[in-house]
Amino acid sequence: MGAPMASNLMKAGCDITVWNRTKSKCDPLLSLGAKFESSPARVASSCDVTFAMLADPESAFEVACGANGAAEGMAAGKGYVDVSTVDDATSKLIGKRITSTGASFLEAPVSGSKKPAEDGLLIFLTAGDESLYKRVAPLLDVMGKSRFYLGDVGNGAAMKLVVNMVMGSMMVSFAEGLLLSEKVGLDPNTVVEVISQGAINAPMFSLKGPSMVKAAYPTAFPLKHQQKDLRLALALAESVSQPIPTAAAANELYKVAKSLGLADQDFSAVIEALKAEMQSSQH
Ligand SMILES: NC(=O)C1=CN([C@@H]2O[C@H](COP(=O)(O)OP(=O)(O)OC[C@H]3O[C@@H](n4cnc5c(N)ncnc54)[C@H](OP(=O)(O)O)[C@@H]3O)[C@@H](O)[C@H]2O)C=CC1
Ligand SMILES: O=CCCC(=O)O
Repeated sequence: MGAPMASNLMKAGCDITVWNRTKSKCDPLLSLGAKFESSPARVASSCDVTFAMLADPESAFEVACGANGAAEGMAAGKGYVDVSTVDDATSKLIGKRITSTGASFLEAPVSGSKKPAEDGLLIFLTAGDESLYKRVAPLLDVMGKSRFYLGDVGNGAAMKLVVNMVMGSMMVSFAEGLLLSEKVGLDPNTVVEVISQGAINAPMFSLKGPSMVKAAYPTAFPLKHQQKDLRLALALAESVSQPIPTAAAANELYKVAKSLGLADQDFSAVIEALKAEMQSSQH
């Protein structure tokens, strides 16, 4: 996600400096003219605004607050925008460390996957420093089609987890429908078409349904990240004593899919976990 977002900023004329743990993944950006720095701290000290796009709470914290992390290069007047999907507690910890340097902090997780990232059509769910939000709004508009400012740090993270909780459960329900249709002798491709014309139409079904029917799962949103988001949504729900039984059941299936070696496939591969459960219930 970080690479296409940075690429769009470059195409819009921004002067970009990048860092990634695996340096070779920066090569396409370097060939477009981006500069490379050897640590998040050095990126932060050489840039006015630093965007971070990391896998999970642990890596987002490490890159912001660990040794040679971005916080070490932060100072008054600079801004740090974390666009990773993390929980509200981690976001608050990162925000506290960044603002202790005098810099400003904005959390801004995104809705929208690989293709919207490439096309500059992401949806930003921001919270934190409002003046930094206004300052980076033109950059968000290069990378996205809309942006929400949701108030205090934690609200952007929570909004993102709610949206992905719904998405993860929807995908499981869709997978169940495809398999059930096949079992009763229907063509699952027709199910995809019927759904696409009715009230439960969602781009996700039309986009992923045809390849799911062929048992192909080209990665847009890695399954391991969908399971991470369900895990974080469950913790969020527990923190306010809110039951989310459907999401809890969906989470179990993503965990099974991970154990089947599907962590890096698209999250639509969760259908394979259902197939595995079907097989084991037949024995
Ligand atoms: N893919 C999607 O459709 C969407 C993803 N998201 C969220 O965006 C974030 C990134 O997703 P995506 O780009 O798909 O994920 P990837 O798994 O492709 O990329 C994860 C990034 O995090 C880095 N990373 C992981 N662990 C560490 C670590 N310990 N220290 C330093 N860097 C680390 C990776 O570095 P390295 O290259 O070295 O492995 C890589 O740059 C996630 O939070 C995800 O939930 C949000 C919306 C859509
Ligand atoms: O976090 C990933 C979201 C994927 C999407 O919104 O399509």
